[in-house]
Amino acid sequence: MQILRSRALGSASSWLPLATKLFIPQSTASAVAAATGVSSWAPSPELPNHYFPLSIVRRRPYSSFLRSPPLRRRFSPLVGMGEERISYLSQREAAEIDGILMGSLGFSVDQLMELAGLSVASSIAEVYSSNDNCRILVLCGPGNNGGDGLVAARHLYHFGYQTCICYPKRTDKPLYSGLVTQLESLSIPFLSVEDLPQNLFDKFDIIIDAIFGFSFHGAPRPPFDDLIGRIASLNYIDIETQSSHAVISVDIPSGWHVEEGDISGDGIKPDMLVSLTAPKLCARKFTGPHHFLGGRFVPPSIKDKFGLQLPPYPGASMCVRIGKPPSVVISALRENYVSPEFLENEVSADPIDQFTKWFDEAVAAGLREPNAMALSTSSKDGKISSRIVLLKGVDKEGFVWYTNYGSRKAQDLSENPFAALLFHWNSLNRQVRVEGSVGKVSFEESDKYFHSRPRGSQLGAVVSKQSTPLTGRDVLHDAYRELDAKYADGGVIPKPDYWGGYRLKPNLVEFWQGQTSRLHDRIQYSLKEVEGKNSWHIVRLAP
Ligand SMILES: NC(=O)C1=CN([C@@H]2O[C@H](COP(=O)(O)OP(=O)(O)OC[C@H]3O[C@@H](n4cnc5c(N)ncnc54)[C@H](OP(=O)(O)O)[C@@H]3O)[C@@H](O)[C@H]2O)[C@@H](O)CC1
Ligand SMILES: Cc1cc2nc3c(=O)[nH]c(=O)nc-3n(C[C@H](O)[C@H](O)[C@H](O)COP(=O)(O)O)c2cc1C
Ligand SMILES: Cc1ncc(COP(=O)(O)O)c(C=O)c1O
Ligand SMILES: [K+]
Repeated sequence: MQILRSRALGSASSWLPLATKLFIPQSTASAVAAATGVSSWAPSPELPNHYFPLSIVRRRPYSSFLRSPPLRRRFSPLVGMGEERISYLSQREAAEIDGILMGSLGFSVDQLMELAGLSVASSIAEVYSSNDNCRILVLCGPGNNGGDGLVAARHLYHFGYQTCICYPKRTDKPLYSGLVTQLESLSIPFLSVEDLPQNLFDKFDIIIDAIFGFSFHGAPRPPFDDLIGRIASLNYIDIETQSSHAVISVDIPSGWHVEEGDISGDGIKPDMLVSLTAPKLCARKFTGPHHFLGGRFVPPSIKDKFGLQLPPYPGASMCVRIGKPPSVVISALRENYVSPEFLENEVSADPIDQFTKWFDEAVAAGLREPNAMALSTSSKDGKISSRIVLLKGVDKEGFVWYTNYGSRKAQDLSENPFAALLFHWNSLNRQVRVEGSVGKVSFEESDKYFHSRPRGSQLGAVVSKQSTPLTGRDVLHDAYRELDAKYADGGVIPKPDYWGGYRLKPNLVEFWQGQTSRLHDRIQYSLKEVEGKNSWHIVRLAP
């Protein structure tokens, strides 16, 4: 198999915009809670105009969500903690904006509710996996906040969550009866308050609080007082079972004063708040780990009129994280690998065939740079070093990569021509280890590959005396510009003799497939000489 440019690898071009996420398993939830507690990133009431720093969420390709355990929390890493600030709205401003949107700006309530509900569902999907039958209860109140909950429930159903609804005080306006009909047509169960367990987490993993929004006033009346009390009394993390649950509030944590927040101190403490249009003043008191903004419909005229500073939504996203994502306890970061069994009777007799099969699967899964591999070399006095290089070809002769023949790795290989390669295909729970002897590829092969590279990379390879000290970036850039000018006529850039390929001929290859309880599959091929003939010997190793 000849691997040409990694960008030519089919699915690498099918990236969806942005996205990198740190996956954190169930068992980390308690650690996360401990780490986040009352966090240092809670918004400061002293800030003028109730501003709050914001961050931008990156997204990643869908292919990387191939595998997710139940209620795995997906934390979006901070990409740019800018100095930007975000505005908070008073109850009066929220109602006024509502009025303008649905008055002079020509929106219908149906439209805004659809976008709001979609934002809520999208925010949830950003953090909580739908895999393994995540059960969601949506508690819907009598107003538009409840309507947002009904819309979110429909989207969550389509996203693959198991959704139930409790909607005790219905209105018979066509908008609401339509939403109910849509949900009933999906066979989403509607439960009465009496049907619900006293401990809501007995039957549900996620509770969505869509009871009251910005028009809430006074003290909650029945039956919502009881429902809010049940949410507030929930023990979010069951230390014994290490299972995690979450409460997500839509726009306002129900029962909280819209501006003052949780006045009594014993109200709902949601894990996630999805503010709509713009956060309301009470959101300054939100200390949970996930604050998102949704409602991507605010036009510039409203932003100008109210002096709103809102974070940019990334790409085509319906939501954006506000504030810092939670920190994690490194020792608690842990995955449970769930994979099909990898058995002796299904492996190829030759490790290169097996490697090619796994490599093709890594490409098909859309992994980014599946040809990136760690190369470990050793100097003559046994000092080992590792670095990533790109695999550029593999066949029965071995594994090929290209580099600088004056680099540290090249020095090592001249002293000790043995090396190890390591591939880690994380989202497939796979690792491949390769060991063997290394030699340079022929001049012709290196030359051909060198001239297949983009012109800039050819120039870069010429000007970089890899692994030697530089006094600054400008040295490289000056040399690059000079060379660029020299070959401005588009003439062939000769491959320098200090640049070329290496080929590792394997004598040991091991395929590792992650399994539950750390009982992984390890199939090792080693080259054995039997009666003067080399052949591959296959054994299973203990994990
Ligand atoms: N651009 C926007 O702004 C958008 C806003 N959207 C959404 O709309 C939400 C605001 O909706 P909303 O105005 O319908 O108010 P909300 O709070 O859901 O409910 C009011 C109901 O609750 C009742 N009620 C009040 N207090 C009570 C109490 N103590 N105990 C019991 N009941 C009480 C009240 O009854 P009343 O007191 O009037 O008799 C009424 O029936 C907003 O937060 C956001 O989620 C998005 O859909 C689209 C874009
Ligand atoms: C994803 C990735 C791919 C890389 N590919 C190569 C490569 O194919 N060849 C190479 O010489 N360096 C490559 N590098 C840079 C090496 O990791 C390393 O910095 C460089 O080769 C110098 O290593 P040395 O000083 O140990 O010789 C790559 C780095 C990364 C992160
Ligand atoms: C220093 C260096 N050399 C070579 C390569 C391989 O690049 P190409 O795919 O253009 O051959 C890389 C890739 O990152 C690199 O960083
Ligand atoms: K709410």
